[in-house]
Order: sequence, then structure tokens, then C-alpha cells
Amino acid sequence: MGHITTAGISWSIKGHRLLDAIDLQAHDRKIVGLLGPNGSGKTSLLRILAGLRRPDSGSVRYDDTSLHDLSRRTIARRLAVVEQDVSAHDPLSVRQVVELGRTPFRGRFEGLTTNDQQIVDAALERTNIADKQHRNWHTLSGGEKQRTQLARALAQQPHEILLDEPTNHLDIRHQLELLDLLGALGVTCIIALHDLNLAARYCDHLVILDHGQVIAAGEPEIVLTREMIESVYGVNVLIDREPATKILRVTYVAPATRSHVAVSATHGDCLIAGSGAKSVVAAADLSEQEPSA
Ligand SMILES: Nc1ncnc2c1ncn2[C@@H]1O[C@H](COP(=O)(O)OP(=O)(O)OP(=O)(O)O)[C@@H](O)[C@H]1O
Repeated sequence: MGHITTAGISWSIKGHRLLDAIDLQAHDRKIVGLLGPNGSGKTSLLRILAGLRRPDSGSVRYDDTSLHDLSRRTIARRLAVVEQDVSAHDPLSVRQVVELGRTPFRGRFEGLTTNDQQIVDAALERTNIADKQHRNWHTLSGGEKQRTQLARALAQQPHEILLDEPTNHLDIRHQLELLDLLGALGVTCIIALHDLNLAARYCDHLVILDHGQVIAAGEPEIVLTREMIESVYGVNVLIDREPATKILRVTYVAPATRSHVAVSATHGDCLIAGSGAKSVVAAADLSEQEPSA
């Protein structure tokens, strides 16, 4: 339970191909990071995975069943979606928004059971938003809204969660807490992210999109190379490891120019030891001495 597979997903709007033959696999309980520059197709793909858009071709499967053979209720019971910016829910309190997560489990005229209330309480606590549960959703800050959306998703007790840039409004502590929480849930997650260091730290598997195509997929160690980041994002980077955790660390140097590429090449595989800040300065200094090609 919790396995998501796509095969050959393509989607065009008005002749413009937004997604091109996307193959993706998210294994049970793993965290998959969806990376790629603005407009590369992350949100479009997540919407197709959620059944909110229908692709022109290709299939989405949850375990052994095609998404289109699953009823809306079944999907709502197993799959939670945390979208980037949700502006609905205006008249609702934070608690009422989180209670929406229990809707797929209730009969049409049934209220929340004690068990439902306990699940909502736990979701509010785990996302650190319980103290604001009686506030009007509309009055929350961007980060508080994101945490409320995550709480609603948790209240669904899903097997899979799709999250579109769930950290973009969060302060650093809440970014780390959210990703730690997702890791601890033991639920399959596909997360669109922009922060490569968070992706390296928290994701089991990465998929990089560019112009609607998958251009790399695999473990962070394999996917996050200097060459890949430079070619997709047009930014020179230094890649080393955090001394304490040994997790891959990406330090952004500057938008890619030929001189920076030359400097990076002098460091071989670009695993530059020492303080990231010093390495950046050293690379920048050196680059100024390089004759431009
Ligand atoms: N309904 C639409 N009509 C026309 N173009 C669209 C539509 N939806 C998305 N696009 C285009 O499809 C491309 C992919 O958009 P998408 O939102 O999936 O990218 P993204 O990778 O999530 O970007 P970002 O990182 O900026 O959130 C963009 O060029 C976008 O302008």
C-alpha cells in the first residue's frame, strides 16, 4: 500500500506541451522530491497525480489500480494533497479546516465522532498550530496556513501525500519540523521542492523536471551533481558534505558563466572541503583571475 507509478504521462494545453512522457515511481513510505526550475511542470504533474487534471496520454497507478478506476471517495480516503496556495475556506476556523480531512470518512449527515475529534487534535498538535485552532483561517500568516493545510492532510490519515512546495512560507524551524514530520509519518510522499539542500537531506529519491521532461531520477547522491544543477538551473555550485551529518551540501556560487565553470573544473569532482563560505569566496576570487573564454 502506498506505491505510486506513472507511465508515459503527457499533457498539453493549446499546443504547448507541459509534460512529456513522464515515468515516475514512488515506493511505499518513501519521500520523493520533485525538483526543477520555475515552469518545469512540477505543479502540473502533481495535479495529474491527484486526479485534478487528466493527461492526454499515460497512466497513473496507486498500487495496482489505475487512478481512474478509483472512486473519488476512495481517492479522498487514501490520498492527501497539500497545494501551494489555498485561498478558500474563508469563513472557517483553523479547526474546521482541519476537520475537513475527516470528511471522506463520514456519512453525508454524520457529525464528527470522538475518534475523529482525537485525530483532529493530534493533527493540530503535530503541526504546531493547535494554539490557533479557533482563529479564522483567513487571518493566518502564510506559514500558519501551510501548517493548517498539512494538519488537514494528516487528519485524513492518508497512505500517500502530494505536497506542492510545502515549505515556501515556513521559517527555518518549521521547514525542518515539517520535513522531519513527513519522514516520521511512514507515508509515501511526493514533494515539489526548490531547496536542493532540503531535498538532499530529506528525500529518498529525486526526480528532476526540465521543460516538462524527467531529465534525472535517482538517489540524491546520484542526481545532485554539479553538472546537473548547472545545466538545469544555470547556477554554479560547490558540492560537499555537511561535516556533522555527512549529508550532501549544495552551496550556490553564482549564475553560471564560463569562467566559473573553469574554476570548478580545477577542483576535479567539485567536492571542495572546508567551510562553504570560504570555498565560495575562494572560487569567486579565482574566477576573477581567470581570463574569460
Ligand atoms: N492552465 C494553463 N494554461 C497554460 N499554461 C499553463 C497552465 N498551467 C500551467 N501552464 C504552464 O505550464 C508550465 C508548467 O507549469 P507548472 O506550474 O507545472 O510549473 P512548476 O514547475 O510547478 O513551476 P513553479 O516552480 O514556478 O511553481 C509553465 O510554463 C506554466 O506557465
